[in-house]
Formats: sequence, C-alpha cells, structure tokens
Amino acid sequence: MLPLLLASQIREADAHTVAHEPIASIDLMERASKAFVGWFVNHFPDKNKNIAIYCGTGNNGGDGVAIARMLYDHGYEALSVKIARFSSRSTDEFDKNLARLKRLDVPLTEMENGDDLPEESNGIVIDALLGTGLNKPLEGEYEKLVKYLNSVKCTMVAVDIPTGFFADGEIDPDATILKADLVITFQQPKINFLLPESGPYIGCLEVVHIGLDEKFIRSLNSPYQLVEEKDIRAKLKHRKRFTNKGTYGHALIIAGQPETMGAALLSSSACAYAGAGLTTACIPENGLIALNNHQPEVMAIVRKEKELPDVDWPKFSTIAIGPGLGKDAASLKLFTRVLASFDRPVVIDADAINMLASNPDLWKHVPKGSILTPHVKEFDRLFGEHKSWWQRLQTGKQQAKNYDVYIVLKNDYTITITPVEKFYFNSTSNAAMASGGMGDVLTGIIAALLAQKYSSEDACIIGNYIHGKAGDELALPNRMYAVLPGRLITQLPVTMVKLMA
Ligand SMILES: NC(=O)C1=CN([C@@H]2O[C@H](COP(=O)(O)OP(=O)(O)OC[C@H]3O[C@@H](n4cnc5c(N)ncnc54)[C@H](O)[C@@H]3O)[C@@H](O)[C@H]2O)[C@@H](O)CC1
Ligand SMILES: [K+]
Repeated sequence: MLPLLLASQIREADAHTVAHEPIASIDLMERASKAFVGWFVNHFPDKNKNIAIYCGTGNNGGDGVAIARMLYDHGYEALSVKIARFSSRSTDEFDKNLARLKRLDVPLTEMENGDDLPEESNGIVIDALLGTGLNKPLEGEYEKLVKYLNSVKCTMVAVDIPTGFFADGEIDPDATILKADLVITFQQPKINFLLPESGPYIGCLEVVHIGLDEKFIRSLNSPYQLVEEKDIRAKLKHRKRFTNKGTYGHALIIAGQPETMGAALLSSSACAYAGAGLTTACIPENGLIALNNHQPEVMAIVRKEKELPDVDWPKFSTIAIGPGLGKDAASLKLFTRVLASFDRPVVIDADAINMLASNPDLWKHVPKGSILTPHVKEFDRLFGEHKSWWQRLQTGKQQAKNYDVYIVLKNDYTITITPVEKFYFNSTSNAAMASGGMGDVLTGIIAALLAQKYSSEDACIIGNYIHGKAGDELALPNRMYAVLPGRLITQLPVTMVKLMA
C-alpha cells in the first residue's frame, strides 16, 4: 500500500529526509525540480514553444525558478519567468535559486501588488505559484492572477499541486483554483487528488519520485492508503489440488424485479465468474427463464409475489442483497428476514441500502463485518447530505466504526472505509466503465470473495481492485469507449489468474 499523507505530514517527511538522509533542503528542491523536468522534457519536446513559468516566493516558487534554469540548460529557447512578489516574505531556497537563475539569459519579470498582468497566449504556463504551503483560499492579487491564468488559452502544467487547491480537507466549490491540464506531483498523489472535487482542476496527473524517506512515511501510519497491485498479489489465494465446489463457498444473491432482472443476472454471473463454488440467485418467478438462459450455472430460489421464499439460510456462506430488488413491502419484508436470519457478513447494495436509509431500525440487525456498497447518492440517503467528499469520508469513518461495517464508497478511486478508521483508495478502473450495471457486478464479486472465505476487508479491497483491473484490461489497450458489465464479467477469471501469476 502507498500511504497517502496530509500536507502537514508531507512537510514532516520533507524535514525528516533533509535531516536524516541527510540532504540540504536546497538539494532536495534540486532533486524535485529535476524529477519534474525529466518528465516535462520527454512530453513537451518542442524547444521553441513559449513557456511562461509563474513562481511564488515560497518553496513551490523555488521549484519553479529551478525548473526554469534546468529547462534553459536543456535548450528551451522561449522561456520567461514571472515572479509574483505579492508578499515581502521568501524562503532561502527560493532566494538561492533566483540568484542562480539571474546568472542566465532568461527574461524575468517581477509582478507586484497592483501591477498589470502579463499577457499570455498559446504556449505553456508552468504554475509554481503556491504548493502544499497553501493555508487559506486565494484572495487579492493571487486570486486575480489565477482567475486570469484560467482565462488564457495555454496548456497549464502545475508543479506539485494546482495553485489554490488544498492537498487535504474540504474544497470550497466557489474557491478560485488554477485549472491545470497536467499536474506533475512530488512523491505521491495528495489525498484530495483522489476525490471528485479535483476533476475540474486536474486534467491529468503524473507522480514523480523525489526520494523522501519511505520508512519514515510508513511510520506515520496514515489512515489513508492507496492500494497497489502488489497488495492484491499478496492477498489472492491460489486454488489448491483436491478442492471442490464446497471449498469455495455458496453465495446467495437476492436481487431483481421483473423489470430489473438484468441487475440480478449481472450480479449472480459476476459472483460465479469471480469464483464462488456455488451461486444461487433469489429472483422473481418470471425471471426464471431469463436466468436459466443467461447463466445455467446459477441456481434459483423463486420469489412469488408477496410471499417470503422458504430459504435454508445457514447453508449459505454469504448473502448479497439489493441489486434491482425494489423497495416495496415484499422486498422490505425479505430484507428484514435476511437480517434476522443470518449472522455472517452480508453485502448490502442498491435498494437494500435505500431500505436501510428509510428504516434505520434495521441497522441493529446488520451483521458485524457486513459490507455496504453505496454510490454517492445512496451514501447521502443513508447518512444525510454532505457538502464535500472530505465530509463524506469523515462521516463514513464514524458510521463504519459505529455499526462495525465496511463502507465501499464508489467512485473513480472507490474508497473502502473500515470500522478501524482506515481508508483504502482503489487504484484501478477507468471512465469507460461508467455504465449501468457495473455496481451490480461489483456486488457479485465481493459476495464471491466472502464466499471464498476472504475477510470482509480483503473482499472489499480485492473486489474493487479486480473489478477495475478487468475494466482497465479491456478498455485501455483496446481504446474502448465503453466497457459493458457483461463483457467485464467474463474477463474476471483472466484478470484474477494474471494477478496470481
Ligand atoms: N524541502 C521541501 O520542503 C520541499 C518542498 N518542495 C516544494 O515546496 C512546496 C511547499 O512549499 P512552501 O511550504 O514553502 O509553501 P508554498 O510555496 O506552497 O507557499 C508559500 C507560502 O505562501 C503563503 N501562503 C499560503 N497560502 C496563501 C494564500 N492563499 N495566499 C497567499 N499566500 C499564501 C504561506 O505563507 C506559504 O508558506 C511544495 O508544494 C513543493 O513544490 C519541493 O521542492 C520538495 C522539497
Ligand atoms: K503550483
């Protein structure tokens, strides 16, 4: 796992690296700037293009000034540096780098309070105004400058973080923040980069390593972790000789209405393809032909109108409930029966989440270690409206602990929030997967993993990862515009076996 740090912890990691590597702060800045430039020159090879580097007077600005010198050394011909002298303060590292730059033949402008803004058009703007040192929303001259830069037609490349964007904490939707086409960030993504509020400000993200002390970073024991492929490889269990379907558990998927049988078919198919030994779907009577046609491997328990089906609950290893189930009285009765009859972790999705939201009394019957898989609207229905994703993370943390459950908050970087206050950000998936039914597939996968005796935490972490990875394997190399859930399901066993190779 890659620990994700708060801005204050990043400062600690910088200071620790400076003191213990040891390396002078100016040399660490040199290393960071070099890492930026290494990526930049490979992707922007046109040395005649106008490049304007906007620098503050802190260490982000220090990076900018060092980057200007390095680009000059690489032979970039049309550089200009604009220093925002909006405050009388500057860091030593900035001052030293500015002195070094002044020895070169690079046009340099100092902008002071009230000055007219320089004209920019075409070309590239490198934003090194403010970085992780941001401590309040932009106002005054900084705000005016960033608003102006947002209005010009240039490619915006931000150093470490777009100016005005907080690395963690709440993002005000009305704040002025630089809209970067590309952010080249140091060491690791900042936590807010993984939340949807970063969408308008970060077109594309690139992480470059600057050699901060990784042992120290791990010792900070951050609750925010980014899941990496090696974690999944370590967690996935091989199938052994002399095992049989009984070894891999029996999952019951309670889903579908006559109009939403697709959800039941997708979640139960996904469960079978993700390796459950046996999968049974509890579906409406008139969905039976569809199920038998679509996935003969899946068994059925038929729901007759208003009648509770007769289910031998203990024989199932796990239950997933909700996809396309509806919220009518019969569905509520069935959901209530499941919670009363089953004490192992269950997967609660879609309409089951909505029923829980409107019948909070049911919470006390939710088995410990159960997994809820809300998208943002379901999350807010369950726990109230939220103004920001940061707030949602805090609520999720409290509620997961309170009810002893896992909350899988679905998004680009789906977040698993655990009862012990950890946040696992998933690192796979792509926009081609944004289509109806994808969530039903995820529910089926997580149920399959629970059936195969993975812990609830691992079922969430692995489930999210393989779901997104299968989508990546289909969409990215083939440049697919959309990946349909049904196609993704058949990729799952391939994805899983590759991760075990
Ligand atoms: N040794 C280090 O600490 C390293 C730092 N690096 C760079 O340093 C950056 C952080 O530098 P700093 O901590 O100096 O901070 P910044 O350069 O982000 O900001 C400079 C100063 O601006 C002021 N400020 C904050 N919010 C403001 C606002 N809204 N309006 C006006 N002024 C505001 C603060 O006093 C802050 O210290 C990172 O983003 C990264 O680019 C890298 O060079 C890697 C090494
Ligand atoms: K910046």
